[in-house]
Amino acid sequence: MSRALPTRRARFFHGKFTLPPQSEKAQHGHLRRSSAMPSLVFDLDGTLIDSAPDIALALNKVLEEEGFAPLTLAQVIGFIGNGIPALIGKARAHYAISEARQQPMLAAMLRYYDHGQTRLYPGVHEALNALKAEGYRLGLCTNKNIGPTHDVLKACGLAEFFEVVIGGDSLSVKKPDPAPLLSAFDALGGHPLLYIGDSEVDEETARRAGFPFAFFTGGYCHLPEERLTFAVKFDAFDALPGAVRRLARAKTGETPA
Ligand SMILES: O=C(O)COP(=O)(O)O
Ligand SMILES: [Mg+2]
Repeated sequence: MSRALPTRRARFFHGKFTLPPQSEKAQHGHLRRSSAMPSLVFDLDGTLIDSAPDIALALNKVLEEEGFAPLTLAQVIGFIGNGIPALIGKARAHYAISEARQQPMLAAMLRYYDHGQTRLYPGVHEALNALKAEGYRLGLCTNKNIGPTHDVLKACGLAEFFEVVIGGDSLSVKKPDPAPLLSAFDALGGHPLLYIGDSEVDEETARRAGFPFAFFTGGYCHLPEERLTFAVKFDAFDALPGAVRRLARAKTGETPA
């Protein structure tokens, strides 16, 4: 499936950084372009941050209050990907907890969820720095609720990288519906180049939105990689900037400066 690239529109979010002037980019050996720069959108949980320990901590507090035994980290990882309400739904299904408990459990989960044990995957900060310095426009599209998303981005020192942040409750639909990703790229402007994520949810979202997918293998995917379609696969963030540059050149016919 292909989709016409959205034209640059008035941005909904004003970036905190400006792109370097064209001459400066050329001078520093980055992409030489006369048109808008390529844009990249990232997933959050399991892609930029290893957040499962904190998600497990909060969920197990909720379960304890409901009178149920804690789940293992691996079980919780199995429930991550479709957002916090879905995580609660999967935990309820596991213990056959009544649907009537969904809202109280969700409210408690959002109260308990914190980021004390959450860590960036190695090389994330450096990779985002490199891409930003080269003028790529960066956005984020996660199924995590927007409130905790902003909190964790700040706590991990990532907030300033992203011009656009779409959370699981920013729109009326979540990934794998393509709308959140389409809206992230649309708000970013530039030429959509890649959606970078860790799971089958992200892969389906990119496919349905018509954008190439970069698969980070170190996160919380629940399918074997043979079942996924991707333009790029990487297992460590130090490999990402190079892969992005190669794809940008291949797509735009750019030559390195
Ligand atoms: O909240 C989740 O379940 C997953 O969040 P993600 O979209 O950032 O991977
Ligand atoms: Mg993810």
